[in-house]
Amino acid sequence: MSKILYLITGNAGKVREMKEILRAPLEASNVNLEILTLDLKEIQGTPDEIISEKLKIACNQVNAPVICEDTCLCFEALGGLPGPYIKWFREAIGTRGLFNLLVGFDNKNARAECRVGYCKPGDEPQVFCGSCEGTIVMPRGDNGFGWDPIFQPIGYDQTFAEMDMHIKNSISHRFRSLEAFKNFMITNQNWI
Ligand SMILES: O=c1nc[nH]c2c1ncn2[C@H]1C[C@H](O)[C@@H](COP(=O)(O)OP(=O)(O)OP(=O)(O)O)O1
Ligand SMILES: [Mg+2]
Repeated sequence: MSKILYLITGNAGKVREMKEILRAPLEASNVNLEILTLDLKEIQGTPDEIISEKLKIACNQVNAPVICEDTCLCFEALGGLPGPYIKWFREAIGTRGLFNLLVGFDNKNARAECRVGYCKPGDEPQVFCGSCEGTIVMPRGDNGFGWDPIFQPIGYDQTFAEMDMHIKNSISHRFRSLEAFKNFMITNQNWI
């Protein structure tokens, strides 16, 4: 009998990418991914504290195996900000405004970080991290979501929003954190 893993997020772009990246490993484990569209409360704190709290709320609310995630975008010139607060910055000033934050700096280096939390009631919560280094550029491209138009990963001449989604999904912060989650599935036969 197949089991259910609940993905809790309010972001349709994440759902699309996570479905694609997790399709094969979940099929192999005979697990169905169900989406629960909820905007989980996000505390003010370090990225690790934020994902731990999100995961705790998600697990208590659903009382079944859940995953959720939190994504940061860190500008080197700004000492790592906006970091986990990127969502609020983008809502306030837009994607182009994020690019404009760095006009006074030569250093356009940025790091996208993704933390995926997995929790099965009664077991230790797990957090898997992945990151992707890049450069902040003038917005280009219509694919993807969020700040994809201004993020050009190192070694590529396209932004995430210009790439085919399969390419983004083979190099992104989200792909890398989910690789760690897949590894956890493989090494723990009874993970769910
Ligand atoms: O790969 C990505 N490419 C571009 N933009 C992205 C990506 N991943 C997250 N984002 C955006 C969404 C949100 O503006 C912020 C992270 O905030 P974050 O709290 O993790 O996402 P969210 O609130 O939209 O969804 P959730 O309900 O899962 O918390 O960066
Ligand atoms: Mg959020």
